[in-house]
Amino acid sequence: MGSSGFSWTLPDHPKLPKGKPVAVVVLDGWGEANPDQYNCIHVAQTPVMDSLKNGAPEKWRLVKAHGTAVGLPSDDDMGNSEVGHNALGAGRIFAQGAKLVDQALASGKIYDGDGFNYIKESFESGTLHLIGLLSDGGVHSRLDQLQLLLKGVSERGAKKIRVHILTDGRDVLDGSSIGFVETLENDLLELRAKGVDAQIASGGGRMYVTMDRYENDWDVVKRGWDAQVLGEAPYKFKSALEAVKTLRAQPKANDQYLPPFVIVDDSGNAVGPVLDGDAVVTINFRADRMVMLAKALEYADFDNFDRVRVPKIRYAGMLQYDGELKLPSRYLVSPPEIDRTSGEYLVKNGIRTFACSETVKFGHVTFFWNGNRSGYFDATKEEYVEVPSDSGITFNVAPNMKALEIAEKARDALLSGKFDQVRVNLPNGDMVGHTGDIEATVVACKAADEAVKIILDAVEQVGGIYLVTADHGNAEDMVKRNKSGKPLLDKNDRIQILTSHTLQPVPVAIGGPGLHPGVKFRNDIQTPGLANVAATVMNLHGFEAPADYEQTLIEVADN
Ligand SMILES: O=C(O)[C@@H](CO)OP(=O)(O)O
Ligand SMILES: [Mn+2]
Ligand SMILES: [Mn+2]
Repeated sequence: MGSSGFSWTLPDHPKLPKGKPVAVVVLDGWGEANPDQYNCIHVAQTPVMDSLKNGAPEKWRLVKAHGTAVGLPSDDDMGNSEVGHNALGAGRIFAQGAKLVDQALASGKIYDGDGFNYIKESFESGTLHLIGLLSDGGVHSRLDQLQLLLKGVSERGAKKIRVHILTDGRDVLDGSSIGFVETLENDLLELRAKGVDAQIASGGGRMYVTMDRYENDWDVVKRGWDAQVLGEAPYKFKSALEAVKTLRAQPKANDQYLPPFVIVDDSGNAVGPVLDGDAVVTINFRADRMVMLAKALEYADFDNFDRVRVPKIRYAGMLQYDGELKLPSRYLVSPPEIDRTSGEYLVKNGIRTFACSETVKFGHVTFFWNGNRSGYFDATKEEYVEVPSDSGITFNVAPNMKALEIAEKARDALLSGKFDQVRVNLPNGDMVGHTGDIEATVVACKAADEAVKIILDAVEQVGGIYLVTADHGNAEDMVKRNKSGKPLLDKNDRIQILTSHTLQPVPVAIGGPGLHPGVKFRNDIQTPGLANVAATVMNLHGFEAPADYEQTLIEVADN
């Protein structure tokens, strides 16, 4: 124990034993909703998840996975992987990036910090470039924050501003990019009327340009670099509105995958390449899909693609994206300080931990789980295994993804006897749900269910315990609805496909031969959320959770 009285040692649970292997399974994008034809989980054959739900009522329950329960600004905010896994791993609710940026903009503190003072030095003679996701989805960024920032920087001396947009269609309806570009163009027009030289300079769809994650496909980031920094792209337009309208008119166009474009002047020159002396701000608050670009912008040693030209810039992130790597070193808003996560406690209390997913979700059960921190706490007690994801495809063409391979790794880890906790993320419901392809999402849900079976069978074999949950909803509702829940139709009488996450609660199921027979869910916690899971898992390992953790979901009846 240190002089402050703090100790990493967790007290023994008074009733629950140690030494039972615990499998923690996170189904990504697996919420609970009314059963209808747009609920892919309901439509799919999911006998294992069904049996958990219908088996023992005291061992299956729902928890909140959106809004204030996971640190988002309001209960109108859908859940997402970052805040969901942060809450699952940290056991407490931290005000998340979206909220911290709101507060910093509202108070004006965003303009007082080191990050802003640093980029401000470029305002006199250089250009300020803002790069990020253009939508009001609130998962990675928000349009209203960009609007406030544009106003704030121009009032504080930015004379030349270039915005590099990434169209969404994943956290918002496909096709909404046109409206967002119109809104931004109007704002920039107003700034120009005030004498600020402000324009959109480049763009592209988020999944094809810039916003890759966990190093799945550096080509995505390179396409963005070429357009944003070098001013080179296969498509050139006079305005962003013309760009988005033209590219969307192509067959099978999709906001998530629009090709990269640059805006050119009357002589055909790109209006906004990044040059020596410029400042760059990546406006996304969420980390995973900004880390790769941040590395390209910040690192002197970099060999993931040929940057061709590396301008000498002043770069700041909206937030710092990786606390361990201190990346980027400059940022406008301090990130949530997610400390003392359950992963760190458990490892320090001897729990040997195995974590696994495929590339596109690998950081969810490692980086996000551990409070936006990359790397091991103790390499002698942890093993993180990444199954390579397919790259260059949309996941509706391969909806099984790597669920089987992840489950087999988890099974082998359990059977090896080398681990006390085996933690996985099964991505299917979410990644395929985001494509908006209902048939493929049904296949995806079945694949995830089969993977759960493999893991639960292994738990059975080793006499272990399982906790199966999800990080937020997605596959359980694939249609946009009106307030009374009826599907909304577009002007051609077709249903409006919902590619985004939802506001739905998610299940938590516990069981396995190692579970003490008296364990059941408490019914005295009013509205539990994902943050209550960490204390629960600590209990399943035979420990009491720290006092400031959200309460455990379980109690142990004497019998
Ligand atoms: O793909 C992503 O980046 C988000 C949606 O924007 O999904 P998730 O939070 O499930 O990772
Ligand atoms: Mn997710
Ligand atoms: Mn998702």
